[in-house]
Amino acid sequence: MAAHLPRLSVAKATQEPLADARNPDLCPPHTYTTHLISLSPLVIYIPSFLSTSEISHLQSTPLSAFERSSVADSSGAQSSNATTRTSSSTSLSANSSPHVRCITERARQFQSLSLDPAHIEPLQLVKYGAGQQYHEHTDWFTSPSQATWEEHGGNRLSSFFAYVEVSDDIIGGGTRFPFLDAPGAERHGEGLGTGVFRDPAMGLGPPGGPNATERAKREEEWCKWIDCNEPWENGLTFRPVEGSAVFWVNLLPTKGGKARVGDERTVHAGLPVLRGRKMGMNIWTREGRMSGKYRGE
Ligand SMILES: O=C(O)CCC(=O)C(=O)O
Ligand SMILES: [Fe+2]
Repeated sequence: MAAHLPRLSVAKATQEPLADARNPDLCPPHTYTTHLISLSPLVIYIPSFLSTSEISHLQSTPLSAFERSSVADSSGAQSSNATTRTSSSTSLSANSSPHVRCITERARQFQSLSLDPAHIEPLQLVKYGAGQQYHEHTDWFTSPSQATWEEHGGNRLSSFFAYVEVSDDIIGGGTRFPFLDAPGAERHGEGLGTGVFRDPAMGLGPPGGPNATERAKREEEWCKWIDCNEPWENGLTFRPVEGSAVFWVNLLPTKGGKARVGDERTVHAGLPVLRGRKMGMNIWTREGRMSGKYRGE
């Protein structure tokens, strides 16, 4: 006799059914794709990470919810008047709405089906108007007081930065990783690990490979997501594309049971928005479980 299996609610992709805040099984199936950008550090580009209804929901977050963004310095002190980060932000705990619940659940499943949801911080929305930016920084904390195991669940192991709203007239506002190589860039990463499948022989090897024009055409494929007008010496700059997300791993793997350390190659910046506006969203995952206090419970 067939075993009794729990009934699963299967959502229909075409209808984008309403997500249910209490039941992650009721989240609509995801429709994102993934593109590997770098193996070390691991960086993955995810077009359509957010659905259109999630985008509208997040965009309708009231202006009054936003406050000037804060930054933590190396002593762990938080300040919200730093000239290095001039955006405004608000945080959204997973239980604040069905949409947020489902985005959080998607970020969890992307990383590991067995990841405990308590590793994920409340989502953070960040709004930039003209002239606003976030200077080069790492998402992992340099101060141990912001990364305690008991309360914070250690440091930030990974980040998603998703683009929630990008005005049609935007100029600037890309996300730049100065130590990463853009796919197809001339600068060969000395151990930086990017341009994963770039042809290292540059046309040597068996005959019949792509000629320079074909190669250039393929590399142009990236230009919808990566700013190909930026000089490659500046590293890798993602364009702000509504609905897309960039995922990366912030900490180096442990060796011999030692604590993980931050990966300096993950330094990045939210470039100044020169015209228009941008709203982004951070999803940070800690090494361990965060206490309820820090998860907005
Ligand atoms: O605005 C961006 O493009 C990046 C923002 C960012 O890195 C952050 O909020 O930690
Ligand atoms: Fe960041």
